[in-house]
Amino acid sequence: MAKGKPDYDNLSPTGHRNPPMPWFGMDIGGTLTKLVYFEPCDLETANEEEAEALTTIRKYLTRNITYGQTGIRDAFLEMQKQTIGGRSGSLHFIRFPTSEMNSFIELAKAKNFPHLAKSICATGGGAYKFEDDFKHQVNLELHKFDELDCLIEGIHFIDRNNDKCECYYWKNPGDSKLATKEKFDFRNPYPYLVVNIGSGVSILSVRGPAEFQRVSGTSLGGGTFLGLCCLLTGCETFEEAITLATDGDSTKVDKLVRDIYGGDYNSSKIKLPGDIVASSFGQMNLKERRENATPQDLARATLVTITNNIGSIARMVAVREKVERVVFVGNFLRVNTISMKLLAYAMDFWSQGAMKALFLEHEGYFGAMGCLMEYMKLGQKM
Ligand SMILES: Nc1ncnc2c1ncn2[C@@H]1O[C@H](COP(=O)(O)OP(=O)(O)O)[C@@H](O)[C@H]1O
Ligand SMILES: CC(C)(COP(=O)(O)O)[C@@H](O)C(=O)NCCC(=O)O
Repeated sequence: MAKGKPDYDNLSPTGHRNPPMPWFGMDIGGTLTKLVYFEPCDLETANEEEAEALTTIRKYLTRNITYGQTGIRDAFLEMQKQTIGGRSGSLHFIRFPTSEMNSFIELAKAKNFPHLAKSICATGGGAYKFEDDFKHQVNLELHKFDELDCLIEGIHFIDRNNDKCECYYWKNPGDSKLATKEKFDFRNPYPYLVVNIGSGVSILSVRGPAEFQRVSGTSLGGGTFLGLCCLLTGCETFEEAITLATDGDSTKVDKLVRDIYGGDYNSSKIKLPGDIVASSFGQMNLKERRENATPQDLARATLVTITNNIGSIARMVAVREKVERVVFVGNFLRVNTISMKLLAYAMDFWSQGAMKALFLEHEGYFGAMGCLMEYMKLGQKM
């Protein structure tokens, strides 16, 4: 710190002790690494060393991340005018594939990152997997936090602080012409279920601000969709897989109730509409049907299969936990309105309107946000 200058890093205007800048939270997931960075706007009040470090980070974010050397800054998700640790600034949301973690570590080394920060906070499986690499290659200490604690803390923070309304639901999700995204007031959320659809799926029952349990999960998640889609269609990216699915027709691949019954299954006891999937991929046993199925149809059927399975597990868990609101998060829902509408429709249909599927704008960033919040708390202990 420059001589004679006050230590703005460590004392917030509210008298709390803050941890050293830069303020990052990083969630190193099975597929994507998510980074939330708080950029203070009161640089003029910072001491020289801090101001220089923050300017370097600003350049790093705009040059290396926005232009895609390591990843992508989701600029449209940026949250401006935030106050964290008594300082005002903006939150930036950045992601890159976890498979590129070694390039990220190389870049951090090349940019002399340890000169800016001695330690960073990380959550997700990669916080454990890459801990030694950070320590030995970049001389950075990782403070590790549990990914589910961070997820819940991040959801609550962003929901309370996003003035553009974080939480929404789909009205008329079963009708492509009438379906609309509507705001949902999530100020009194408890109890609710969180279904985090990342590489795999974790389901949490949340009863209070820090009171939750992981009550279920499934390995058939976003990673399964992407993996199967790459195998079946030859696509290479999630975006490509979603584009294919958008143009596809899953009924050419799945066997519906009407393919088996010739119409609805309507007996004295059972009522199943004919357009419900009876058997996912059930038509693919026939050579002729396989030959007629396009990559688009296969991508759509994969998306529908994975989504319906998650929806069905979520609904059973919600019944068992006696909750009516189910919040779906995770990057599987990125640019994926097909799955959101399917989940919304299925939750409503199978619960006879008793359950509501909810969604959050910052879908995959809550773990990283919660991790940043945990980092702020570290300041009290330093
Ligand atoms: N650009 C992308 N690259 C890879 N997967 C993506 C991308 N965007 C969305 N996804 C989907 O998001 C999933 C990962 O979600 P995420 O919540 O980040 O989980 P994790 O923490 O396991 O990485 C992938 O399995 C894939 O289905
Ligand atoms: C192991 C995980 C918590 C890792 O989280 P992720 O990186 O997938 O977000 C998650 O993949 C998971 O809960 N998988 C499902 C395991 C199961 O209950 O079958």
